[in-house]
Amino acid sequence: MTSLSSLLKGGLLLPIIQAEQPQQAVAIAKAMQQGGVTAVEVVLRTSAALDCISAIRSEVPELLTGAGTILSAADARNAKAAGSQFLVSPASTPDLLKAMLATELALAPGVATPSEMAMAIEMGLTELKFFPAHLSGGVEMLKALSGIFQKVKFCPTGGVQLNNMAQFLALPNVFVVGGSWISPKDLVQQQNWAAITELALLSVQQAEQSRIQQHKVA
Ligand SMILES: O=C(O)C(=O)C[C@H](O)[C@H](O)COP(=O)(O)O
Repeated sequence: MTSLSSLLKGGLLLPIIQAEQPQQAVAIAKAMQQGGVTAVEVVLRTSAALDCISAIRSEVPELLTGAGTILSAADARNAKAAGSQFLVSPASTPDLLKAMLATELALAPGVATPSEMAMAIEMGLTELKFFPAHLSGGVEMLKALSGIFQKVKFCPTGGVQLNNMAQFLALPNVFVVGGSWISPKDLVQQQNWAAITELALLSVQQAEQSRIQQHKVA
């Protein structure tokens, strides 16, 4: 199984796309890509989500495209059939993890507690989503976990934004950050793709800067 971090090839951002129809998803994806984003997570929270994944794969093929909000075995299978290159879930149960592993796609299952982390590690998973990151203890919790789960790398999502993403990315046990801040609902409704590109540019710059700071400290 390929890991999500190897697919990301150093990309530090995993913005969410939530779209009502495929052409809207493609417009958001293109706007993000123009701002330097290299990977996106299309959340399965609208009836068009699977079609949105297929449309992005065919119209913006250079963008790494995965599915989020995977909550069942059927979600995992359907997301793979639609062309998802990786899967992300907000939660982890043994059955959900087995179903996600059966797709043989790269995975970042969602965990928030040490017990959920231990369960995921038992199933061979060491790249995990920390969700909801801010409400589950944020940067301080990730620091506390680093000594215990030394092989785990996290993708914090939930409450990650432009003003705190650098703090998350400065942690050695964080490989990427995710969230909705690059495509806020109002900008999508206004079809303000230029503003989404601008937010992407700012976010990519900040992300790269935070990694430079981390290397200086290390
Ligand atoms: O459902 C999933 O698989 C997810 O990836 C959850 C999202 O990452 C968060 O819902 C983003 O939260 P906000 O950035 O605070 O809007």
